[in-house]
Amino acid sequence: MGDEDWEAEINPHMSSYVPIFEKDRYSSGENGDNFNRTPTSSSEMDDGPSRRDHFMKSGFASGRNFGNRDAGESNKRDNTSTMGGFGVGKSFGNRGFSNSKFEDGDSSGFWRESSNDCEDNPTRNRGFSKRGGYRDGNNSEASGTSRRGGRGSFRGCRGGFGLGSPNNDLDPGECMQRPGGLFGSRRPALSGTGNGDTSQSRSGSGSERGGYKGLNEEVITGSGKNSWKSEAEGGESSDTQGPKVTYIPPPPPEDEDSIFAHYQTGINFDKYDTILVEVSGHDAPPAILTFEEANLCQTLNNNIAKAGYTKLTPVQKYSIPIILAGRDLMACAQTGSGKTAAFLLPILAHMMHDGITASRFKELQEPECLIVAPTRELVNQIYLEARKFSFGTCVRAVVIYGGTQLGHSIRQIVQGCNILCATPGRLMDIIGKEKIGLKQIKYLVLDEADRMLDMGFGPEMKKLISCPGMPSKEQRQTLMFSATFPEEIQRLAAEFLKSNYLFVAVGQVGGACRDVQQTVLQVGQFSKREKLVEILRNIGDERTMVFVETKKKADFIATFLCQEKISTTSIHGDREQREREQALGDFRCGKCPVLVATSVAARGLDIENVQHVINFDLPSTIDEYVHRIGRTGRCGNTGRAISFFDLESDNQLAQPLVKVLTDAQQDVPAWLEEIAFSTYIPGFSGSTRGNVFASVDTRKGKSSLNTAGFSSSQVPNPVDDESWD
Ligand SMILES: Nc1ncnc2c1ncn2[C@@H]1O[C@H](COP(=O)(O)OP(=O)(O)OP(=O)(O)O)[C@@H](O)[C@H]1O
Repeated sequence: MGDEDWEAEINPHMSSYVPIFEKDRYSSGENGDNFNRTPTSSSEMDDGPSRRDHFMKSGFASGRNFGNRDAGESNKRDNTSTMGGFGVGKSFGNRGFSNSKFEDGDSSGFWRESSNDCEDNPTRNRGFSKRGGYRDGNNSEASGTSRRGGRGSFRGCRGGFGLGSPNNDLDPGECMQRPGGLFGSRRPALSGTGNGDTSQSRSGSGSERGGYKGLNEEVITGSGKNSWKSEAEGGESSDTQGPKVTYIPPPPPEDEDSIFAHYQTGINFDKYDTILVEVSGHDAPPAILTFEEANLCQTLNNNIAKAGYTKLTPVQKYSIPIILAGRDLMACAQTGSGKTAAFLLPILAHMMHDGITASRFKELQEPECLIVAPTRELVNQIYLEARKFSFGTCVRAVVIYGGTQLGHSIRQIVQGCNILCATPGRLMDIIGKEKIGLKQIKYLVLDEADRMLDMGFGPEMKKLISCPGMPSKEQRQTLMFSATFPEEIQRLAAEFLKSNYLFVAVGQVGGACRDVQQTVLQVGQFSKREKLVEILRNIGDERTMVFVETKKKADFIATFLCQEKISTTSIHGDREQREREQALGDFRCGKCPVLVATSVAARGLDIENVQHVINFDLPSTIDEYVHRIGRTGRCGNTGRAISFFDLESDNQLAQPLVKVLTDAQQDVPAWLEEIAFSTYIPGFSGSTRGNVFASVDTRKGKSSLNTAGFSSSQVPNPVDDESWD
């Protein structure tokens, strides 16, 4: 099938039946691509309506000509559409301006571009846009010129952090101001549009789009996928290069109910108690069994209660006393098992105990605690947790991240800052601007620590710890948390930690959460979309994250799903920060139950009720797989993960995948096992069944049983970069 055929296939010929999607209808048969295709009754077909209704309500119904909305209509910006993940009032297609440019385009551009196409490549600004737009979501309209509607627009429901904030209400006429941007991200730079945010677009510049750059959260320049460049060095929001990023994220809600909003622990929460925990290193303090034993101050206890926490998770039982004892820590625990509170609570307890000085306005702030994480959405989430647990205290948490106005970050900081949650790029920028001094840092936390220390962020983290003023490792407490901890990274981490650090392994390092039911289906590249639609139709309105390999594919698949009338939004590094936050908000609030994402959303995000994760494309490393599927099955809730295994491209993942499935007591398809046995991967030992701690503290000597170690030895490749970018 040629590239063009992909394009033609954007309207797959969906079968007239809806297959039943049930666990027991999978099998691990030869081909693995074995969804039961039993034709359903018409009532089963009507099952889709929840989605369809949703769709209709959202103003996406046929009859509403999205492709040809006039500017006036766009300007009304009604909030009815749930397609808003693709930009508030933005079009999907050629958006009315520069029509000829788009219409003349070759619509197969998307597939022709290489997946590791660098951001600066101007052709990328065109590829997707050239496809033309949707007219009304009617399949028959979606090919050839008929798809080239005018100002087609999937209109966005509001969302993001701080729903309802004035900042969420975009200027009237935003649609007008964003005519060029498919998903709002790749529009040509417009001048004088009046909306400051528009200037975020920097056509042809490596710093455009306010998105993730390369592997990391911030700016990658030139050819080096790991050549991170801080904003201070002329990156994203440098004052010296290009138009400024002007997006100011809406403030999160201030009311107590919102601050303490939480979801319920699941039926398997108590099963956490049965997970084996190993602590290595000398003189580890004993674990605590209850929050009371932590002897926290009353305010903290109140906040813990208001957050709905009644019982400690294993990582909290072990980590809290270790941190309270002042020890450095590397902790590895399964996704969704409460690592954030495991470091925040004891740090706050220390701060309260030491008598923190109330924040006050100062040009140079010197926080006591610095928390660094790889993605903007994740640092924001950590910040919200810090704000929750410090509620009613004089501890002030601040969050700063790229893709937002630098001045806004500075304003947040100068008002006072005890706990700073930051992405590396923005952090280095602010340090460079002398708004943050590091002298008072007592706690340095690397969340998703393996990511923070790998080739992408490692150099920056090294820079950070050698910044003037940063206390030496002997003088500060350094804490590292992740669900995966490859051995190589553990060794690198030693440079950041005191030699007597403690290592906590809850269950298997790098193991998948057992509350996630994992299914691997053999699906070839050209059948994936059909299979995806089939699955999503059966899932109905349950929240689902679909992971794909590249940013462009995220756009493509999201567009395709919208066209299939499946309410979808997307998040990836080419989207502007405003759009990313809106997409996440739309997904969180259920307005768009499907979120198509690159690996940028694989780690840390804690979204209520994500019931399914679909790996449309498998990642290149098993650690990445573990993080991705960990977006579901959190905090004792159950979830399901379905992965499309393509024999053409995924064989190298077969061995570690079999191990992860086996360790998590999942069914392993026979065909997958066969591939695993027939695929030789140097350095990988698959004979790990039954081993409880597949990876251990590297100070104990090299373990050959390390799934995480397997993956980590593979340096991220350019395709990974694309995903993170
Ligand atoms: N002791 C607890 N009781 C109830 N809920 C908890 C407890 N600890 C954490 N949670 C909740 O569990 C969810 C997952 O926590 P968190 O995001 O910290 O997981 P994590 O281990 O960091 O996951 P990941 O590896 O994906 O980053 C959050 O909603 C959090 O509020």
